[in-house]
Amino acid sequence: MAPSFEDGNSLFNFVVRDGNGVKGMVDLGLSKVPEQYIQPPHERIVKLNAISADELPPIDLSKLDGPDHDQVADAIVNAAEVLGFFQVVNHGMPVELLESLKNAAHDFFGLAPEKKAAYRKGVSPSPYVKYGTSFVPEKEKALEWKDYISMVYSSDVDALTYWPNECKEVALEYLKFSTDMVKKILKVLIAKLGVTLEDSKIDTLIGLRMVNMNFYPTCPDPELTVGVGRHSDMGTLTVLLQDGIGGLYVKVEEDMDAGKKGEWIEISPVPGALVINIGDTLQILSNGRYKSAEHRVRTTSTKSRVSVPIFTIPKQTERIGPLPEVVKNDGVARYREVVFEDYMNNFFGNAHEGKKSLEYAQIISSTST
Ligand SMILES: O=C(O)CCC(=O)C(=O)O
Ligand SMILES: [Fe+2]
Repeated sequence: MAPSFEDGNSLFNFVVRDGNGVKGMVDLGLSKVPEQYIQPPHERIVKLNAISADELPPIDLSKLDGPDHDQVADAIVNAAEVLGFFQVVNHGMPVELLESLKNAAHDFFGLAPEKKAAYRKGVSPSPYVKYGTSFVPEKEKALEWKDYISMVYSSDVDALTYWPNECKEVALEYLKFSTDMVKKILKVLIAKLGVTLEDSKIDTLIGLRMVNMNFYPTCPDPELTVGVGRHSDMGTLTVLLQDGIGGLYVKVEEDMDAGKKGEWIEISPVPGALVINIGDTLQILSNGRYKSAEHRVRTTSTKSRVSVPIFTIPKQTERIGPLPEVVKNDGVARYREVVFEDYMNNFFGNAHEGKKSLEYAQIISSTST
């Protein structure tokens, strides 16, 4: 029997605790957005600022291996400094794999609710696989219109044993291709800081890798909700595959001298491209030179959207702080050193709130009051 959702608790239990997700709720035939999902006006994504594609051309990653290496490296660095987001093409990932990933995401979320709920936190057969909804539902004033499955990589055997059958093979292949690409991009970014890091150090910065699949069901009124609220990613680099629906927005920081200061611009889907964004860890390592971009996702009323991010993050035991050479150059450390596990616990312990997560490591200068 379909629950009536007469009180807030019954909806929360149905969607969050019982693991039916937003999709389960939408499948009941919703005509209006439940109160628990209505965002306060300042969080709603009302105005769509379309930015033309030629202002943000995708970067041809294959050219890193040729005579245009320096130009491409500069384009990557510039994007990391200004927006913290860019798209790449000719990244080495077969287009068929990208298509299979999107299909696999639809296959997984198309499963019966009880099959997905088997991966909820606490009942999942593996601590590395977690199905859920919103971000931290217990702490949020308004829930996010999103369900997800998160798969942490520990070994090939674990992945093929515990990750859901609907997506495990393609997700693992995606992770492998991405790891090489991420290392390549990271080396370019680190080199431009005037720092040389051993390969083993680069490896520790992406020591934990996680493939997520996000599912954003259709929403009866996208202007009232968010798919994902304003946030930055906590890790080093994120690789994101989005489908053709669109709705991913990034904020141009207020201190940029670009004309679009403080505005939200869309990272429009480009067929065959992958989106790369800088996470908090890289902002900290670079002492603020590279921008961990604030971003958010709009919902749509026409078709459900999927996206497949890979988060590359440091091992939990790793100590993260601005690289000493960069601090020396800058004459000031803008962040303190943190144990990554502590940073991560703070990140997952709070609802999304823009770039607030970075404050955990920020050194507030006494002269800047
Ligand atoms: O769905 C998207 O395009 C972005 C998702 C996202 O920002 C995240 O999962 O951290
Ligand atoms: Fe994100």
